Amino acid sequence: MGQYTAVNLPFEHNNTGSVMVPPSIKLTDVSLQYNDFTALNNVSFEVNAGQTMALLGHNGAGKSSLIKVILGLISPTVGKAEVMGQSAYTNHQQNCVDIGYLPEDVSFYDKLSGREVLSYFGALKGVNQARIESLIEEFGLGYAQHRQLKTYSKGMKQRLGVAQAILSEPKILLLDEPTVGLDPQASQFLYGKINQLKQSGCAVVISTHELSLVEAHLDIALIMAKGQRRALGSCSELSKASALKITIGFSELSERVKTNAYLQQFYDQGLLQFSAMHKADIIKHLVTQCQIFDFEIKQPRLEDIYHDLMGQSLRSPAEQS
Ligand SMILES: Nc1ncnc2c1ncn2[C@@H]1O[C@H](COP(=O)(O)OP(=O)(O)OP(=O)(O)O)[C@@H](O)[C@H]1O
Repeated sequence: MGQYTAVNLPFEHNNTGSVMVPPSIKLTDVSLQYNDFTALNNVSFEVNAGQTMALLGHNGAGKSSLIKVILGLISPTVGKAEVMGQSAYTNHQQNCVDIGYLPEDVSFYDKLSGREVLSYFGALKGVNQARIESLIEEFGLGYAQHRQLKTYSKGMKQRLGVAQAILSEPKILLLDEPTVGLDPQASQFLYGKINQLKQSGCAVVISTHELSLVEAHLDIALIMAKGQRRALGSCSELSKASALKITIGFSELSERVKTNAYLQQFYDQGLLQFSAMHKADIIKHLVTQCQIFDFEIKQPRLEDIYHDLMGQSLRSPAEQS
């Protein structure tokens, strides 16, 4: 990887004269063959600046392959992969757009110290020493910075890998299973860092199986199954697409709920249960007609939505084919 070069990226002007910024990541009808095996089948999506997309799917669904296509490490067999409006493959060759990347199973040369690893990547990306030092401290690696990596625990190596990925404050950040091996505090810290990068316009893709961790931080989720796009959207859009119900519970159930002509149809065992399309009307009835203000709304969790949209709970990839 060489130093990143300044180039004119293909930003267009619309007819009002304002600049149209292309999506940070855009895949159009991408298919990928490994010999005769189809790893990706007609996948399209966009991630804009300042957005986080969670990449979800079963083992072997094609998530890591998708990340490699965005990085330009592999060219799609069919379709187009673009970063900031230009071919991902060309970007990989010319290093025009700085992309931070944490691979699955990150590993570095284990005779180097943590500090040497960050200094090496820092030199490639033109990052100053102060940034390296502050990341070493923030990621809790100060005490071990001069030790060889062979003495690091799995979680310490993972922290170093994440620090390496965000070192240059990239405009695109691709994280493959970033929270594997991280303790809960380190995971929260990582998501805090990702949110800071988002504020500065970074587009983030996180491939993960830890749905409860990513749920609060994603803007959109792409659910993959057997190399295909199964669903794409925000949590509330995915919830609407699923058959799952929203529920409303009460600290003290009032007769006014049970006897309300409209609410009765949704009432079951002390709860109101309904699909997303009824939510606004139900809340309106509770507040304006029943004068009830003390209730708790429970949206389906991402994990439940995922299982519902996948149409099964836990089956192995072999069983799914
Ligand atoms: N270089 C390769 N040659 C042949 N097949 C490959 C290659 N890389 C990946 N595959 C296959 O492509 C499919 C998708 O693999 P990929 O690593 O993208 O899945 P994934 O969704 O990241 O899985 P996991 O959650 O287990 O990491 C798998 O069936 C895998 O065996």
